Amino acid sequence: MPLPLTSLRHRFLLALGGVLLMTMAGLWLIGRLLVLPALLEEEREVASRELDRLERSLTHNQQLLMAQVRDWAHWDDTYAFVQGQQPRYAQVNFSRSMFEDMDYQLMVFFDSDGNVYWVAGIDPASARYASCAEPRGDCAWAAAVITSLQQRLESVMEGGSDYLFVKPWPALVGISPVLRTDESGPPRGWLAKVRLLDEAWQAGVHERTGLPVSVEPALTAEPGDIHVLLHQDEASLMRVSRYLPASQPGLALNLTTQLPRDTIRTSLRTFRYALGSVVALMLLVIALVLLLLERMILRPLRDFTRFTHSLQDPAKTHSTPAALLARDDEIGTLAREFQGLLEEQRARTSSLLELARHDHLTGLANRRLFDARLDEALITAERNAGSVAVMMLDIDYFKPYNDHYGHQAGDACLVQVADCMRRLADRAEPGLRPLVARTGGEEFSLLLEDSDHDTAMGFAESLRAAIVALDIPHVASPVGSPLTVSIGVASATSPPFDPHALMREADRALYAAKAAGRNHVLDAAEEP
Ligand SMILES: Nc1nc2c(ncn2[C@@H]2O[C@H](COP(=O)(O)OP(=O)(O)OP(=O)(O)O)[C@@H](O)[C@H]2O)c(=O)[nH]1
Repeated sequence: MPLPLTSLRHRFLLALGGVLLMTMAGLWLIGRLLVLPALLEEEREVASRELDRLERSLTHNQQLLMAQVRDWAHWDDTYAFVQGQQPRYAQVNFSRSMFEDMDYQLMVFFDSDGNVYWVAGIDPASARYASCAEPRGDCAWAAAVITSLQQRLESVMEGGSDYLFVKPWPALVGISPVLRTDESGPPRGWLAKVRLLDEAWQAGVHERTGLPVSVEPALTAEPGDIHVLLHQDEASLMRVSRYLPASQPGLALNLTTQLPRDTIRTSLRTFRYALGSVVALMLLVIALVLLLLERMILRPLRDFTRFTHSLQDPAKTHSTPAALLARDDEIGTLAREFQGLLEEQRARTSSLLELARHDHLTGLANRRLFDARLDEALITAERNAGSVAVMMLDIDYFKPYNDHYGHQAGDACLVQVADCMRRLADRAEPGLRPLVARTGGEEFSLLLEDSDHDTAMGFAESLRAAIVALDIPHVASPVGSPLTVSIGVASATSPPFDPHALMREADRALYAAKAAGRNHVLDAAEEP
């Protein structure tokens, strides 16, 4: 079911939900675009430093090998050996245990022409030790690497040169010219030593540096590049490698290690925790804002709306809830303004009602009010088996009065007669409650509720006499001055009570009073 968006509460909920979603998306983007790249960059720097350490360890190893190569090459016995003067040299100095202890894979002696003079070592494939005068037979496995060594002999520097081989195996190589112990020459050949970068070497590096390491030949890639091979955020380890230039063209050594990702994982965990806390805090704030909105705005507005809605029922006279009027904020101001307008509106309505029910000249009830009150009185009388009397009063010869004294004086005369009747009505006994109305130009009607016929006749007679007693001069009247009135009286004593019939009766009696010479009160019941 769709949310009714006409409700402020739902609109606020939707708007604040939107704010929450946008904030979460913003934080997520900050994490993706700023925090994570910064952490990865930091991790890359750490990886680079660790690879530097490994590279330094490799270089140190190379220097160590080189020193050992020079030790052997700058030795009188070796000097004599490569010239064929030390027949027991190989037997005395070479043994499997020496190679294993020194961590050598291969030693090759070259004569001054670069030809192999002696070769000894352990075949990496079969692990068999051999010591031969040439790379054949038991030493045939060394032939391939010896060819590579021979290609470099000419470029070997005086103190010796080192090389990084990746073929046929990843290995460190040191080559030195053969000199006397005091390093005097001339050189009589070369000595080359090969140390494999095998598992034993890798274990040694691991022990020294605390970093697991592996090496592999690589064909492509720019030397020096760092490659982060495992890149997932969740991985606890990452493999990083660097390509080191090999001494063999077109080849490189891929130096790889594994690093724990504790720092980035901890940072990401902290960031996610912070993110979660922010979202939880926002949810709390939104809930609080909604609660405050509900209490401070929505609930008072609902009360206000309910109140304005109740005004549609005219039978009820509600007042603006006191709690709203007592508020000292904008809603309170609105409620007070509204209450002021409401009271003004009610006053205007009641004054309009007053105007609609009264005659503007005399202030007496008009025909509308008279008819309504007559209807009510008859209903009450019928219900209570009571009686109602009405009378019609007309000023005698008012046209000649107007013609003689003028219309303005006519108005004043009407007011004087009206006031006189009102005074008498006010003085009547409480049970009589006469209603005096101006129901025509110079015609008045009176209603006497709960009144018997004789009382009504008595009241009519006192009216007639009181008006004569006003002594309003009327020199133009055929019946003579002062001004007089004629009155017709009719009573409803038994059902059915018909207001029109009753008024017709009174009118008939009035007509009869006029006909009888005016200044008369006549009873409709006595008229034929
Ligand atoms: N000054 C004034 N005259 C009014 C008013 N309303 C009605 N009249 C006059 O009242 C007069 C009524 O005259 P008629 O109905 O002819 O009757 P009459 O002259 O009173 O004679 P009878 O009723 O037969 O005694 C008219 O001249 C009306 O103009 C009013 O509000 N002010």
